[in-house]
Amino acid sequence: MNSNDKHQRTIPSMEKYPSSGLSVVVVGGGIAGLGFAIEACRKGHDVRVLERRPQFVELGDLMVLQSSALHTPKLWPGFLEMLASCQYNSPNYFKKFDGTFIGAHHPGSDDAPSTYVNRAKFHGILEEYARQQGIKIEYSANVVEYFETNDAAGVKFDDGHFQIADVVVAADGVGTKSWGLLHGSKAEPINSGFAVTRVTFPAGPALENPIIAKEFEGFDHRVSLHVGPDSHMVVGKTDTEICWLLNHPDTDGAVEDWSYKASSDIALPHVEGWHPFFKELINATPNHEVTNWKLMWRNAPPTWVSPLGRVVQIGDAAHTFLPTSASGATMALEDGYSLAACLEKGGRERVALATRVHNTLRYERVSCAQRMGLKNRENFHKTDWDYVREHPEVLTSTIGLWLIHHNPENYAIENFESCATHIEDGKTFRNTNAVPGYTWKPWTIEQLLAATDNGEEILDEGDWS
Ligand SMILES: Cc1cc2nc3c(=O)[nH]c(=O)nc-3n(C[C@H](O)[C@H](O)[C@H](O)COP(=O)(O)OP(=O)(O)OC[C@H]3O[C@@H](n4cnc5c(N)ncnc54)[C@H](O)[C@@H]3O)c2cc1C
Repeated sequence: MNSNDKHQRTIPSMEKYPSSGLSVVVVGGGIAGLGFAIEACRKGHDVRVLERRPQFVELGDLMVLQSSALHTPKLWPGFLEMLASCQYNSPNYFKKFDGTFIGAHHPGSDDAPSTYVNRAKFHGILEEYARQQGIKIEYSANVVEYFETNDAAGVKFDDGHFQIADVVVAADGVGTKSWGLLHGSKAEPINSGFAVTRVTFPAGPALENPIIAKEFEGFDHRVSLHVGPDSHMVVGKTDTEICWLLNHPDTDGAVEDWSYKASSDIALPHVEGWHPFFKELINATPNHEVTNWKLMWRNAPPTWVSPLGRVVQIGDAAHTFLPTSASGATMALEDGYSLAACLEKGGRERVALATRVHNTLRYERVSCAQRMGLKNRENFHKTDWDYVREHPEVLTSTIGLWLIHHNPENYAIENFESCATHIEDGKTFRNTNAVPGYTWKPWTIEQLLAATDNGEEILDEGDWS
């Protein structure tokens, strides 16, 4: 998508629910904030977005949107056509680091196949779609504090002024300023010990290299995952761009900042002994410049809602993921659809109840997706190749059907009243949107990391496949 396309494109208006009378301020115009804002607008809420950046910028590389995040956008006219412009149209090809082919997998459900997208362009599409629906997005709006009363919530900006609404949605990512109000203080992030080195660049010049050209021979679009000892690399190619993301032990002082740049040379030692393609690909990186993102883990507190129920966290502000969950953007979007639906069901009279219902409906599912990410990382980095030869699905089918076959908007609508009764009257309510047969129990990242450090396999009851 280029800026000319944006000017030429006419986007139909969404058919909206009657006005709910609820004013909603969203802090953060990332994937969670914009996804929620569009759906909240459709659900009849009066929504505006506050974004810290001075203007919209397209940043980021390849990421996956699972099926569960793609049902509600079918109700946004014209959106899926726009989405097509940023998709990598490919199954996921799995290979061993030496180039041996393991298998191919078409992710997702038939009615809404999962898809790989360019994050920068997808973000641009959300922003354009939101603006075209009349949603106000205010830039240079740096929120420093959240507050609430029984009847309203608000935010304070760095220049000292305030903004008030019926509900405030904290979608301000890993550095959210809502922790003070929700939890008193912010939990220290835990170092996962890994980093992701990532970059996207034009395909043309790189394809002049015969080793790179050979690897992509016959493919207009391709997404592939290459598994090696302690590291794995995702490579994406479209007609116009190539993207690589190397997940590796952090030996080079990565920083948890999407604008932190490093030399692509730091990736080379991690692909020593791999097929020659990887070295050529890394060396083809323009200016040898990459993002080196430190992978931090945060225990997600079960409570994403402020004491009086008027401020609610979504997306990375509430929970973060390892990339091997392949669920960060998916869960952020799911949160948005669920919250918009709960606020619509609750209406002006039951705002605090609605945010708590949303939290209750979502927490166990999100927690399972986080846990799955660590299991996958262990699978990728400590691979038993003899076993994989007989059972390639241990690498190719790592995202559970429980995660894929879910419609978070419908789930919220269908379960709102019984969950509300559970919260108000203590009547039994059990979620059915997480791992079948697994009874959720509290766990911490420290416990899981200690277990894996001791060489223990993380074995859970239930069907995680
Ligand atoms: C620049 C960038 C690049 C990324 N690239 C990738 C990628 O390549 N692959 C991938 O898998 N994931 C990437 N991510 C992360 C991914 O988008 C998220 O993990 C996931 O989509 C959840 O989205 P989110 O909206 O919760 O968080 P984010 O996408 O991080 O969005 C949070 C938003 O809140 C804004 N914000 C933060 N603090 C404030 C404040 N105080 N006041 C107002 N606004 C604030 C931020 O500027 C940002 O726009 C990237 C995130 C960012 C910000």
